[in-house]
Amino acid sequence: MDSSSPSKDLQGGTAMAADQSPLQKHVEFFDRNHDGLVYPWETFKGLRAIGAGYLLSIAGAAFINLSLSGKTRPGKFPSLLFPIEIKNMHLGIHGSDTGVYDSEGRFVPSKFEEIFNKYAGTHANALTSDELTAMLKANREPKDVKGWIGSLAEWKILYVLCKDENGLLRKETIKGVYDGSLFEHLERERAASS
Ligand code: HEM
Ligand SMILES: [Ca+2]
Repeated sequence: MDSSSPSKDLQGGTAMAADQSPLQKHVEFFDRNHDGLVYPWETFKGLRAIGAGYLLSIAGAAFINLSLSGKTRPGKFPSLLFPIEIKNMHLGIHGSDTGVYDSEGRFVPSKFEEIFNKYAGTHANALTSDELTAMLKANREPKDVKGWIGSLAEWKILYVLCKDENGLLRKETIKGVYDGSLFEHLERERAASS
């Protein structure tokens, strides 16, 4: 078999699309076996690898896969294994977010800068916990409870795992969320320190 051709698996995922969107890179880390699908146990392993505790990793995996599996498998019969299809990752985008990922999962630099122009009052290149909370409140769209919960979970977990020694979420850390480099960086750091 030609090893350069993308492998298909039975669930219909396709590994290693040539041109991945930044959003796809954000989740690629969690696809531990690179088959284009993120199963709950992969989300769990990925969360553990970047320093989340056991319970947070279980809860996170359950929450992420339950909420994104159906959305990223349009028209398919629900799977009890709750895979997330990376090729359809943009379908998982919710409301009440920053808008830094556009509807196709591309990175929007002006929206990224807007986070800091609007909310980084104490330090130009970082958010305090209070500033982050203010941003989340301001981003809330009316009645979009699912979006509120999604954004809250994403940002609070990010804060807990990645704040610096002064309780600041740095701009470069947040950049790494959007381009997907942060998670690999965290995993390497942890591996090196243990
Ligand atoms: C510790 C793990 C993770 C953290 C801290 C995290 C954090 C974030 C953050 C901060 C955003 C930006 C939201 C915004 O711009 O307002 C985001 C977006 C997103 N993440 Fe994650 N994420 C994690 C894991 C995952 C996993 C495992 C998946 C799916 C397999 C995923 C799917 C998404 C999607 C679909 C978006 C776009 C949401 C939107 O803009 O509406 N994330 N994530
Ligand atoms: Ca996988």
